[in-house]
Amino acid sequence: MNAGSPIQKRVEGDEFDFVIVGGGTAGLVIAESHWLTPYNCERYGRLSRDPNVSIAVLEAGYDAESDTTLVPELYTTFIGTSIDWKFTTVPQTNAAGQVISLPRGKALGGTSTLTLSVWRTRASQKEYDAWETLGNPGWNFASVNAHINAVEHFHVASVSPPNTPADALTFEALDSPWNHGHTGPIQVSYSNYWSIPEVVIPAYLRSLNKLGVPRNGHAANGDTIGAWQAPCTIKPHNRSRSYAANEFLFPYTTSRPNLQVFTGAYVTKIDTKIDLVATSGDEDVDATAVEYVLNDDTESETRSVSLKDGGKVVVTAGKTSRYSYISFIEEMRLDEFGADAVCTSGTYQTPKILELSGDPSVLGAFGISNVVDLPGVGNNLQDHAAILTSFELIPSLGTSGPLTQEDLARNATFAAQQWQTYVNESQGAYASVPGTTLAMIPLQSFISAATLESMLEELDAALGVYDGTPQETQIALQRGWLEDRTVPQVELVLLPGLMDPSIIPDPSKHHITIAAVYMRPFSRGNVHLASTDPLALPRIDPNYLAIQDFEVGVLREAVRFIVDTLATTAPLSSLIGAALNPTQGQTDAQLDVYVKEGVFSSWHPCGSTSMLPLNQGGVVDPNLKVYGTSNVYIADASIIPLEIVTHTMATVYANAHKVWPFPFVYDAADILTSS
Ligand SMILES: Cc1cc2nc3c(=O)[nH]c(=O)nc-3n(C[C@H](O)[C@H](O)[C@H](O)COP(=O)(O)OP(=O)(O)OC[C@H]3O[C@@H](n4cnc5c(N)ncnc54)[C@H](O)[C@@H]3O)c2cc1C
Repeated sequence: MNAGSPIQKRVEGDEFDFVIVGGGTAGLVIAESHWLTPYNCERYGRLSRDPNVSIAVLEAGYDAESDTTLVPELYTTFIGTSIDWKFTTVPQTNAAGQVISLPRGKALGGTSTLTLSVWRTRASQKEYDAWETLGNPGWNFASVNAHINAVEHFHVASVSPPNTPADALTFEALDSPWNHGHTGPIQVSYSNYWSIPEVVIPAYLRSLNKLGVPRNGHAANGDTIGAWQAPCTIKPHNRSRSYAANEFLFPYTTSRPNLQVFTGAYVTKIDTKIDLVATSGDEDVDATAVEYVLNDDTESETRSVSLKDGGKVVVTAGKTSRYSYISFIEEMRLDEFGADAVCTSGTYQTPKILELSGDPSVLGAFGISNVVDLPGVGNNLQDHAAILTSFELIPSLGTSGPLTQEDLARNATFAAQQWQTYVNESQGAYASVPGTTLAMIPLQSFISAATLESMLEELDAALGVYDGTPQETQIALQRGWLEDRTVPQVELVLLPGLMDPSIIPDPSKHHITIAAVYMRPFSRGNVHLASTDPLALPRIDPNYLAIQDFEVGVLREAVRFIVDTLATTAPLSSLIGAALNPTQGQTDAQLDVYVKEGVFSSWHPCGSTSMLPLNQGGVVDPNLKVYGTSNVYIADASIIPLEIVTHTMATVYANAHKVWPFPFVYDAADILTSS
């Protein structure tokens, strides 16, 4: 059942200057293009702010705020709900055949509606500068960071109620305000309900510190090594989620008639002017219309949103569906592919995720012609891969003391009290985000020199598979960073309670989970069309741990470090009752199995339509224009060419903010001198 209804609906034949496909994290920034910031100037966005420019946003999902079945507490991620596309991987050969869940947001605001709300903000300087090195002038730390600043309104914990100076001091909620933006629409503040027994966080940070992981009070300035408390996308005044829809769209829905938002609008194709058969490849392809299936409770029909002369199509539909909008031009017709069935269902269907690939071996299987030959489409997919370690805390930190986040699920009285506190005061466990204590570390922080040396030898042999491939340049670049202790490779995340379903917890005890996340994989996956049915899910193969010995080894050594070293180092050791899974002292072989059977996505996929030169498998140029087209752009997380060691939301907002408006195509020299 479609719980929302279209915000606006136009009659067939309406024309727009810009059609934004996907009203998600990036799409709504582009539609609104907040520009009242010190970092902005005429070159930057004013899309719907200009009444002479007409914009259509086509979003397959709906307005999640209109759905009363979705409980709005912050600590929920909405994974698995009606606003989750619920993708899965194909069985992962190198991860014990696991089929791994890949949630994504299907609503206005896209995945920003679904996230854990952690504003992990920037990656390290060298990581963004690498985008420029790889062939994207103007894309570097200075420019991306300026745009993160532009969308951000950071609230300093020590002076921003309901946080207190104690929060800042005790829990390290003290990132330097000088490195943040203070006038943007996305509200960024700290949790203030510390979801773990309170002594644990400072002890954890002190033990990490003893082991050579420094505290980092300037994690947003390009140096991300160390441990700190991440702020969150929380509005401090009412402790609610600050996300793309409620910051970039809802304030403007009535005041800007030129901004038309269609929900339940499931895009199936982009039409082109040219005859595909006649295309020689010498001439850019012009998009003329976007076709979509409108899904709502009352009707099923196909509408078309035309482009005025010179209009642009902006594809921001997530990591997989975007491809279709190019590959299947002229070929992917609803009448041919049974779309009527979907249109009559009255529900939000399984996402139509269509792949656009210039790779004839993919398209040929479906008898689909190629409009633009872009072999990079769907390839170069990268994602963060995580593994959990689980601990029981000592009895004196058990449920005879203060209750914690963990007790919400097992103590109905406590949960009811916290709910009242949230409803009446916007405070308590439901008004904060758990698990914001993070550390970013290089391999040298947890792998001995001798072990690392032999792992790197194995890696170098394995990386031969990239010789002569489009990825060769980026692989060499990221290989170099393994020797550089200023570039992190692994994230540690401290979480309340247990997330490992294989453990039956002692109800009188409290627990913690420490996740290790392998942040910059050498594996490259792919996402491709799985069927000629435009409503079928794509085939997603992140190819986790494909560079087996090294990648399994990194997670194995990270788990060993957490369980055998960190948890046994004072003062944290004095609070740990037992390592539950894995237990201490496991062999390499045991930990390798543990990693392969337990690895999962930490939800930051990128790269599948990379911003790279064509000969490196690029799909978009530095203006985010799709190669070989005159007016089709991609602006979401898929354009990130090399996985970043951070959570991706802030960078996605920034990239979308940076590139707009397209007619003011940036001048690289101008950007370089102004940033
Ligand atoms: C569970 C989860 C938790 C996360 N937590 C964090 C976090 O705490 N911090 C952080 O920094 N990052 C987090 N991330 C990552 C971050 O949210 C994403 O990187 C970012 O939101 C991606 O933005 P996007 O614009 O690329 O895609 P999206 O925001 O997903 O937008 C794509 C939009 O296109 C729509 N769409 C798709 N197909 C079609 C179609 N055919 N027609 C019309 N519309 C279509 C979708 O419904 C969606 O609204 C998390 C991700 C997940 C999955």
